[in-house]
Amino acid sequence: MRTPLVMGNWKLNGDKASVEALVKGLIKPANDATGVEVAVCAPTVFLGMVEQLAAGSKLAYGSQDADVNTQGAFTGENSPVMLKEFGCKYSLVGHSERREYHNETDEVVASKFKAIQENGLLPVLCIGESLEQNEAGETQAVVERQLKAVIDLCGIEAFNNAVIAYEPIWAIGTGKSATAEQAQAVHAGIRQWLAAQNANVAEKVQILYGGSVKAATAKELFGQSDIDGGLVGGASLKVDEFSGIIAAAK
Ligand SMILES: O=C[C@H](O)COP(=O)(O)O
Repeated sequence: MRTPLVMGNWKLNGDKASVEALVKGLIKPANDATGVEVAVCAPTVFLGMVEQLAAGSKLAYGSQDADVNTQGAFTGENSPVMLKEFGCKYSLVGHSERREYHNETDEVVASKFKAIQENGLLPVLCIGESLEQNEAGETQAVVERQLKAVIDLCGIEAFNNAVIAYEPIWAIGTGKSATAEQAQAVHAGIRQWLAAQNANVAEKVQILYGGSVKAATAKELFGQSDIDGGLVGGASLKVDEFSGIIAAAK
C-alpha cells in the first residue's frame, strides 16, 4: 500500500508575507491529513522561512531544483547539501520548465537526481510529454526515455528512495487537466515498464500526477489505482484550494 503524497510547487511565486500566510495556513491541514504526506516546494530564498514556520508540524518541504555539485565555483546554484541543511526532505528534478527554459537534458537530470539522492534528499523526478508528442502517440516512449536516463546512471533500485511525477506538459498551467482515465493509463504504463525491471520497486514507488490539479478534480484523479497523489502548481498557492486537494487524498 503506497502512502499518498500531495506536493505543492510554488514555482517563481510568493513574497515574505504570502509565504508566511500560506505555511501557517497549511499546518493544520497537513497535521490533520492522517495517512497522507503533504509537502511544498518553495523558491530557495524562502526555505529558511519555511523551515522555521513548519517546525514541529507534519508539513514537509523541498526545493524545486538542485545543482549537481555540492560546493565550488558555480555561481547562482544551490547545493543539495545546503538544501538538506535547511531541512528539505525533497527536491524536484527535471521539471519540464527546467528542461525547457534551462536546457536540462535527460543526462543532466539524471546527474542531478544522483546528486540529490546521494546527499540525503528524495528526488521527485518529473517526466511527461509535450502536446505534439502526445498527439503523435509518443507518450509512453517519452516517459520511458526520461526514466531510462536515470536508471542507466543510478540503477532501478534508486526508485526505492525517490518519487516520480508524471506531468503532461500540455496540462501544466493550462487549466486543461488530463482526465483521470488518461492519467491512469500513463501511470499504469510507467509502473508496468518499471515492473519489468524490478516488480518490488514498481509496486512501492509513488507516482504523482501533475497538471492543472484542482480540489474539484483531485478526488477522481487520486481514486485511480496507479495515481498516488499530485504535484500541484497554481492551486498550491491558495490555502483553501490546496487544503481541498489534501482532503481528496485521504
Ligand atoms: O509542478 C507542478 C506542475 O507543473 C503543475 O502546475 P499547475 O498545477 O499549475 O498546472
